[in-house]
Amino acid sequence: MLFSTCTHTGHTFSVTVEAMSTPGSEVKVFGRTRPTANFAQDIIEYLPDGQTVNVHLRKDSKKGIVNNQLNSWSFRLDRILYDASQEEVYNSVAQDVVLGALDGYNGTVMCFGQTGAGKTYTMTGATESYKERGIIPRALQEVFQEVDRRPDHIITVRLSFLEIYNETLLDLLSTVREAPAGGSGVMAIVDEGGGVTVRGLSMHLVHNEEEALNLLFEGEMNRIIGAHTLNKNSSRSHCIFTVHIESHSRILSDAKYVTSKLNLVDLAGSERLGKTGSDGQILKETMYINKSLSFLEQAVLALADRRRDHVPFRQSKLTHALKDSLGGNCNTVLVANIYGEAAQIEETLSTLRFASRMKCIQTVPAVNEHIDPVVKKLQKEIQLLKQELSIQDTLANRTGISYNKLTETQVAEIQSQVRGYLDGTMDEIEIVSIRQVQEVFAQFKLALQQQENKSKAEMNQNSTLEGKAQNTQSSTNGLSGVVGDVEGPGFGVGMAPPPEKINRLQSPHRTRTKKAKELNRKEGAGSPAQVKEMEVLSTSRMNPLLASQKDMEGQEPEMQSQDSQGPQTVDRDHIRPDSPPPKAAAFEEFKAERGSEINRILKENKAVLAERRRRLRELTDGVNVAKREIDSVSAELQRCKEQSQHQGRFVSVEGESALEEAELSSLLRLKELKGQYRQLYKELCDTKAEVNYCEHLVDQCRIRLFSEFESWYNESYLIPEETQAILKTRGSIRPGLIPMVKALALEGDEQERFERLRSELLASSRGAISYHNAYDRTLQRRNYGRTTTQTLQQRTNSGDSGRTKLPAILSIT
Ligand SMILES: Nc1ncnc2c1ncn2[C@@H]1O[C@H](COP(=O)(O)OP(=O)(O)OP(=O)(O)O)[C@@H](O)[C@H]1O
Repeated sequence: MLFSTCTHTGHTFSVTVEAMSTPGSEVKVFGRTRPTANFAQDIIEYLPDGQTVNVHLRKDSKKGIVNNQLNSWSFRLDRILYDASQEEVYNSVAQDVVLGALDGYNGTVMCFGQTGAGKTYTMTGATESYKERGIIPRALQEVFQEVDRRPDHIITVRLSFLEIYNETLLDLLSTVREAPAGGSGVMAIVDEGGGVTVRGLSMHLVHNEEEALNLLFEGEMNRIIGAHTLNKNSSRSHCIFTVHIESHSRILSDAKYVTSKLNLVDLAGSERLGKTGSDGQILKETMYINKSLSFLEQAVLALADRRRDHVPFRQSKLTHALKDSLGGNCNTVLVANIYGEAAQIEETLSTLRFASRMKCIQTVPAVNEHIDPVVKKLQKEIQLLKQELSIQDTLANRTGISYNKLTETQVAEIQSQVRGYLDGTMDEIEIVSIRQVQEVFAQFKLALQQQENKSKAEMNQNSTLEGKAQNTQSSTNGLSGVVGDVEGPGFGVGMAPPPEKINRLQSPHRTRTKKAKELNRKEGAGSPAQVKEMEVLSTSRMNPLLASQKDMEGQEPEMQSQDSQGPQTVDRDHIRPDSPPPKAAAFEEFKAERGSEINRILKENKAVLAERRRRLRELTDGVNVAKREIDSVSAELQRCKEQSQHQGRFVSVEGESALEEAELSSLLRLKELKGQYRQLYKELCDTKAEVNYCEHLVDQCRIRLFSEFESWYNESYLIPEETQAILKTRGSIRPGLIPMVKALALEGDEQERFERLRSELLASSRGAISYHNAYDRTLQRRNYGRTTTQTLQQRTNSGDSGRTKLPAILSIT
């Protein structure tokens, strides 16, 4: 842990800081300089430690200097950001505060400094440039990225944007059309629940970064600015952009949740009256600004002095609004913006003094944890009901029943009961509670799944062995097997190849591969379907929708029956009908022409499947017959045993009991039958695996047939020929598979084409697209003038002549 000091030693004012977020930490302070060609190098000195700034002034160099006794000052901040990029500034200044807010810590980032020193640039950034975006847009991006990274939490984000102008509270989001929460009536700052809230300020729920940026830009454009000698777009007000976060756990069902407020504050610029020659409205504004900033200094002095118990927060709207953001349980960071020219040295000194005082403020960051009253009430009710149940159990003489979550031992006990029930060692499982019943079902399900997995593994093993045998056989004698000849080398025309072969050929874009052709040659003319079928699989584009229509056998005849006129052949090369033909008719045409090959393979595979199913039925019957015979021989054997027990057994000379002849022959028959049974059963399992595999192949063929048909139908009748011509000349598609999205994209007008182009340019950053979309949308809204009336009305009411700031529009080149 670091120590902190806050000392005035003659010409030196130094502060050492402690890390943020630890109990009793200090406010962090950063200095940032606005780039200028006239930087006062002989007056302002940045030391290599990156933290110390020295200011040297010759005693007589300027009359009426702030303090004639001093000519040298040293300020130690947390870090001096000299020539730093916006990204660097965000990472050093705000990132930790933003992440802390997502964990339930309040956070404040505040920019302070003279007019034109770069406060708005630091806080909001140059709105027209994504790279130069400031702390607020970056914080919003970070918040939503974190929301995505924390799927186990329900995180709600709300925004508000307050402006304090000439001691008047204004809602910068009052122009937003969507009904806001809380935004009505006269605005007032109220102390509530240990913090402050602004009554009447609208709060806006946002779901993503783009929505949040929309509101930021909307509010920014509503800000009051005035032309100033030091800054032609000078903010004449204090602005507080607040991100309100609420986070509930999806996993823990407890009543606790956390909330936080992230205040991003852009203060109005301080200025020495008379120096800049401000007059009229600007002069009045300057007086208000300076007054409120001096109240802020007083509050900061009081906060930094641990002997003082009273802090004058209520002296101004600004200090009152920032009451719980300056100290307390908040992670607070200050950016002191410095305009490093010689002419501005007095303001620079006063900014650095303010920064040093801020560093002396102690904060005690703490998580804002709350208890959800509804969940708490429900928990209480559950407790009561549990007590009620236990009384009922006692009355009914039921003991040892627990209604709590099952322990590991209880689950293990239920598991062994289910196993016992399944293998017959246990007749019944007694029901004691709903939880127990649920666990029993869960264990049954588990047992079933395990059994299924085991059977599948066995089947796969069998079919792999079968496939290997088939490979060896066909490569030695060059013959394909006969359908249904299970003793033979393979399964004939169109039958499934073993799994490893499919894997080898399953490349999504390959059509007719060299290997497939070789295989075709090897297997001879008797099995062309096998190669074709592999091609189908290798080029098939699995469509989950089509795949879900698993059994198409019912649909194919349906399509046919719709087609009362029978197949229509359209010469699409020359004539294209005005309206597309019915799909059923087109489907018949497709099967006869373009899709004839796939259709043929489908038919062949269906035939093989039917044959395998027939064999499966035969084997099932055979197994059942064998089983019945085993049962009857076993019964006969039992009878023999009982009879010999009744009559007494023959005993051999060695004294061993001997079998009757009938009993012996039954025993031998039983052994033979069991052997037959085992063999048939094994064949049954193998055939079942084959049937499954054939079904899979038939499905694949069907999917392919239908997806090819859809593409063909779109090309032949739906997508304009000019569109197809353009797509084909681009060479990015192959005939038969024009993606609809691409075809439709061609119909866009110039604007759409521009949008696409820009999206592509910005594609490297999703955030950049959101940023520019939000910015453009806000500009469009304003160009239509839909939102200005209310703002103007507000300005008129408050006697303000300020104008609305419209940043430069992003140029399109
Ligand atoms: N670090 C910087 N890099 C580039 N430009 C900057 C930087 N800081 C400030 N500027 C530019 O200086 C000008 C004044 O900055 P800005 O409006 O942010 O000042 P400000 O402190 O908010 O002033 P005011 O108090 O009058 O609103 C702007 O044109 C801004 O783009």
